Amino acid sequence: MTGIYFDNNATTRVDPVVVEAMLPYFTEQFGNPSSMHSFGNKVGLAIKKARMQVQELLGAEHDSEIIFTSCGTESDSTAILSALKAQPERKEIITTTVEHPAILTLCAYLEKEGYKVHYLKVDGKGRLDLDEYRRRLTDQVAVVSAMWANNETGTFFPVVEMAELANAAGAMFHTDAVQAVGKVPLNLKDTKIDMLSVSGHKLHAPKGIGVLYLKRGTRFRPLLRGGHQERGRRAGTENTTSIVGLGKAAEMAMEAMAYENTEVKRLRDKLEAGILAKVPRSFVTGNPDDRLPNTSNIAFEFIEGEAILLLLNKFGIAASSGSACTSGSLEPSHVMRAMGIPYTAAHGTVRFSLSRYSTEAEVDRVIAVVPEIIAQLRKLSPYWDGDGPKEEAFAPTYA
Ligand SMILES: Cc1ncc(COP(=O)(O)O)c(C=O)c1O
Repeated sequence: MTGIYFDNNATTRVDPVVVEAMLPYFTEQFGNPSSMHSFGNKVGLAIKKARMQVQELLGAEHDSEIIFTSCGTESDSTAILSALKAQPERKEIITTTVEHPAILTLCAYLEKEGYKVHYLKVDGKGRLDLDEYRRRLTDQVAVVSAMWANNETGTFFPVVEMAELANAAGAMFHTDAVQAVGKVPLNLKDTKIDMLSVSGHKLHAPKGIGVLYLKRGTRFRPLLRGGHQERGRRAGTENTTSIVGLGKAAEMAMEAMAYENTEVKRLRDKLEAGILAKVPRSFVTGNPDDRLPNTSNIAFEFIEGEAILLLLNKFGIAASSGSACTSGSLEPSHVMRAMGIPYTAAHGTVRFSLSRYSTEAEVDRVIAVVPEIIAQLRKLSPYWDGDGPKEEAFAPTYA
């Protein structure tokens, strides 16, 4: 595929080195790691190595804290359902209004099952109110689940501090770190985080492989029961090739961490500054001072995000829109609504998410193309007149 791929928060390309590491496990190393013979043993050793590579990336204390799953969504579900089953006397959950559907859809289901779910609000920059959190953190709360970094804006939540508060209240703490893992250094052994979700395809490993980190000593109830794989915590024959791939990807992410936080961040900042300087009535959503180094979510007022994406696509540029009608309702994303972004801006948000493959030339090209596209679309916008918005364009913010 040619073109400019700035949609790395949706998924990443599998690194060729990762593919290379995986290949033998499709062919000559095909054994079942549960088998006693050498075919099985060799694969068992490869899984052990991958577990240690992931342990290193997460800064976990022990490799037994790493449970391989099928994806980030499975890790999220396993964590929350396990915490509820392990503490049946506690019937409340705390989460946030801006989580991924992997958490929010599960919580909506759990509400129907009789659990009380507290959804913490965010401010205009996507930040949580920790006082509200403290108020809701009673001895009824079984589990708190808050994402490490938001997938749309990249904004961080103070999960290390939140985990300490949860721990003091006797609640378990889970974080969906699907977007953060591989982009920011983690040191889980020094935190009170009990459970953490990882998704391989966000860090240049294949799709369909994930990890649930489970701190030693955390009470656990498996989602899948059956064989003894993953020490009985996740039954089912291991996805050996993808586990090997994720291990390699974790090792490479460790090596690229500094680059991600300097060079990728520099390119992201250049992209953002270049666009904002050339496009009137555009702004960054989320918290620009505390977010992932690769993510820029820009609102272009008075036009439609989908239209921008279509035109970008014509230029061979892939990005994504915060206004995607995921629920089929044509509503802007729940994250934009939660931040109270005015309707006329929330509809025109575009997320650019870079990776270590992104280049200066790509950034320059996008900076050149975006202002042209926006100007073209604003000519068609009923809310735009010449150089600026019409009076009637100013809609109220969300309640
Ligand atoms: C924050 C977050 N959580 C969970 C997921 C789901 O991960 P997976 O696709 O591996 O199920 C995603 C993927 O977009 C995500 O961005």
